[in-house]
Amino acid sequence: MVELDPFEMAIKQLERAAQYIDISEEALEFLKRPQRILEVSIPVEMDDGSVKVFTGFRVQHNWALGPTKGGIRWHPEETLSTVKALATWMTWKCATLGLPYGGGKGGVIVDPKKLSDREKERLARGYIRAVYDIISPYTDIPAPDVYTNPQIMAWMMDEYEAISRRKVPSFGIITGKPVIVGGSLGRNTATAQGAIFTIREAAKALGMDLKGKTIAVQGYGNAGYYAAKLAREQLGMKVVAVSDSKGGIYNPDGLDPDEVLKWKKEHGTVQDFPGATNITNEELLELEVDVLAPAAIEGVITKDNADKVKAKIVAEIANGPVTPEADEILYEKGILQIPDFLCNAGGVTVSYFEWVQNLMGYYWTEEEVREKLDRKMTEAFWGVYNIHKEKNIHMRDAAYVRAVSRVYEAMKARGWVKK
Ligand SMILES: NC(=O)C1=CN([C@@H]2O[C@H](COP(=O)(O)OP(=O)(O)OC[C@H]3O[C@@H](n4cnc5c(N)ncnc54)[C@H](O)[C@@H]3O)[C@@H](O)[C@H]2O)C=CC1
Ligand SMILES: O=C(O)CCC(=O)C(=O)O
Repeated sequence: MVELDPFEMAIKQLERAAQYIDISEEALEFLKRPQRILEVSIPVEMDDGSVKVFTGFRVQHNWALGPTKGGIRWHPEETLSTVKALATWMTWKCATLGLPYGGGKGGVIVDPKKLSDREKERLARGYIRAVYDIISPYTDIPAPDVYTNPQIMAWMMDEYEAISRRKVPSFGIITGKPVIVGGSLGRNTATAQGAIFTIREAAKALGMDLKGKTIAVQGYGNAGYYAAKLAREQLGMKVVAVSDSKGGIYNPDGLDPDEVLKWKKEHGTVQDFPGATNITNEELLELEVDVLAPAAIEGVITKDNADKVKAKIVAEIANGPVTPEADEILYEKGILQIPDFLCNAGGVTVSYFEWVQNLMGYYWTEEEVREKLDRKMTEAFWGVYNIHKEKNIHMRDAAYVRAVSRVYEAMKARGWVKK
């Protein structure tokens, strides 16, 4: 449970980090507010002939560095506050990685598990019709996030094209598309792959050999499953626990992520996986492991359980998994946190590569994408880590110093703020 409203949490993080940045009061005030917020009502014809009206949002937090960029979530508990927080974090994420983008995010209040494929398609198309006026390949470029996927991106792109009567480069209107309609190779695994690069670098910083070391991953969707798989395949780690919204599983001898995925597909959950013990999501966070990777939702490590975290590295693959109070507890315990907008930035980085390839009309191999991602993530990790060491501050504050300074410079260059 989140102790704070997510947007209040984002503002609190910004205010805490601001003490380490030479920034004017007026610029800070500007950064505390999204530049644009849109709330829409989306009527969708259901398969039984009735019409349901869904509420959707698109928030553009700050576009000083370029067009806004960020995913679209479909979640039954989506709120405007969550979307505002996620859009704000996208601004810092793009700035941390040096991408030519500002931050945006979208959301729809819906339980997609209760929709048929036809209903999902109508909702995806309805969302694009509703937000059409504020998105384009040059102003705001959406992508997938929780409970949305490449198929949904393809429907959205198709609707955008149908309205705009344009093809290339309108493929660049949305990223995370299936490869056959302009998606980038490597986007599917990008968030996890980026996180794996940062875990590899964090271990170097700590002088730790990851081979045979243990990892627990919370969440078994796009980010969590690939993180478990790549931790095992690329880092030689032992995946001892994973979970989904129904609960988790633990096996001290290690789990095979692909077998677990097969099981989840057949049974709807990772729970009851043969040879493993069922555990709760709360228990997973408190396991004796070397690396803990929350890869599900925000606000799972709080002041109530932070003291029980035993990992040496907390790799924040989810957005906002650790509250500000918990940050301080983990820092005092000497745990190295890889902050969310650094750790999970692989997704938007390959989305950027996808957009670049779309605008060029020329496509890279998976190996090229991976190498470019490695370079970006490694450079960003050490950029943040060095600030953390030089200023002797929390990794999250260090990431904020790097990101906010860049956005502030761009705002000054544009004349948005005078000092
Ligand atoms: N997919 C992407 O490119 C990116 C995703 N992220 C973040 O990573 C996190 C996961 O996103 P995806 O894997 O894309 O979503 P997804 O929709 O593919 O998977 C979400 C997973 O979380 C699990 N889950 C949901 N509620 C849970 C709960 N209360 N406790 C434990 N598990 C729960 C679900 O069962 C599912 O396994 C989110 O915070 C998202 O914002 C961040 C950057 C990029
Ligand atoms: O791929 C993108 O453009 C954005 C992904 C996203 O929403 C995120 O990084 O949280």
